[in-house]
Amino acid sequence: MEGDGIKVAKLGEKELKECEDQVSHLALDIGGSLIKIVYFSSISSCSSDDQKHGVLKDGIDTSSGNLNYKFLTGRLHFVKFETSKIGECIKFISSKRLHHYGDQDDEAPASDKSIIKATGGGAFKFADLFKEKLGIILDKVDEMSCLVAGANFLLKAVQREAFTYMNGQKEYVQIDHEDLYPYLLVNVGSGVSMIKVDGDNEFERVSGTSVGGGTFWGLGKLLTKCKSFDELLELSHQGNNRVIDMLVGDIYGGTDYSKIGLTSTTIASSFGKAVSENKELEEYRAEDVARSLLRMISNNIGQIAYLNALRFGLKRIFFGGFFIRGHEYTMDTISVGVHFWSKGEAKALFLRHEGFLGALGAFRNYEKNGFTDVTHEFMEQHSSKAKSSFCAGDGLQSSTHADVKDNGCIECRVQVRN
Ligand SMILES: Nc1ncnc2c1ncn2[C@@H]1O[C@H](COP(=O)(O)OP(=O)(O)OP(=O)(O)O)[C@@H](O)[C@H]1O
Ligand SMILES: CC(C)(CO)[C@@H](O)C(=O)NCCC(=O)O
Repeated sequence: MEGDGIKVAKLGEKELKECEDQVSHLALDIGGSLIKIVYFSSISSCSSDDQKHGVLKDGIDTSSGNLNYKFLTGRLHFVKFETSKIGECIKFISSKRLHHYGDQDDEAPASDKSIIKATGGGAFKFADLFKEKLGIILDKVDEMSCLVAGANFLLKAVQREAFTYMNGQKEYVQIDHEDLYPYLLVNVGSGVSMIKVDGDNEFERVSGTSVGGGTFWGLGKLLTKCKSFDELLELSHQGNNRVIDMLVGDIYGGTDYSKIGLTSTTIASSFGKAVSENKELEEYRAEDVARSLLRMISNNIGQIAYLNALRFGLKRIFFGGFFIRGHEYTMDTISVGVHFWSKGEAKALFLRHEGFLGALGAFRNYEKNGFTDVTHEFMEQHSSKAKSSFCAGDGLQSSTHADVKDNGCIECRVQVRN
């Protein structure tokens, strides 16, 4: 899963693997379906050329020039677990000793060492469990503000983060930092939140729908024999929605209803054919059911998103959340919907780290504690020098659509206070 970009400190993959250790700044987003983890690990005891040239010393870049700060070179890791398997998540944190990062910072007050930033409903629901199993206190950060902080961070800091996807064409979009706001952020998790973003910490949740990722996976599980979300997604790839969806042409005898702008192939009624055909569920191919379901939900989200963009005169709609999964057909359906309804006026954009907005936002919240400026400087590293690269995960399972957004990491350099 090597990505595009240049390594920040010119370390080889092997060196990075050997050197990687000290974990700092763990943040969690515990959602209705998935737990997302983001953590930073710096590199120590390296023998790279950079160190020989005095740039890296115990993973600390001494070239900063500012004595109040030091640079740490390392990796920002992204890991996810199913919320129903929270035990696995706790085991992972425990085995990697992610929750002990404060122990390495001798100057951190004892009270800071066991406090972890966490967002999502699970930060409330599972607070006692984390305290009991790991001895950590979850410092709850508002979910919507984390989504916004995460999206703003990615859009400003990471090169080639946002892209459009239509008719099989993926195109990266260069984001002008001066011209980012306002935009609509549509986070498609278990449910869907739509947020009008006007600035760094300026936003309003303007809408939402309960028909989201949980609906696709929940109904899909009931209607097909799929055992995993990725299996359902893969199945949908091979299906044909016209077998179950009632098209305009089915109603109009094969012709368009051009007077109101509907072609004969437009879906008139999702799953509508199942009414008149009198077939049992088993008589439909699971692939076709999965395809209709994905199309129905993606279309609906695209349409509600567009209506909200219209409501506030927003031209750009960024879609995040783990439902999207970088899945071509999902993105294509949403994009075509937004393009169709807005008559080309509004654009659907997608994010490479779509599923980690909330966790990144919680991670950024450490800045507010005053003991680190990690993310701020990380941002500048990427925006000014265009340096980022991606690496494989932590040996955890990844799916057929795996990318950096699953279990992976970004190599980066961050600045922290001395
Ligand atoms: N491996 C997976 N297991 C379960 N769902 C997955 C998986 N991969 C992708 N998904 C999709 O991602 C959705 C969850 O997305 P996300 O993690 O962004 O939301 P969440 O934070 O769990 O939910 P919410 O924000 O509503 O509490 C699921 O409903 C499903 O559609
Ligand atoms: C409840 C949350 C915010 C939890 O993440 C999310 O699942 C959601 O936005 N659901 C949609 C709820 C609604 O607006 O109808």
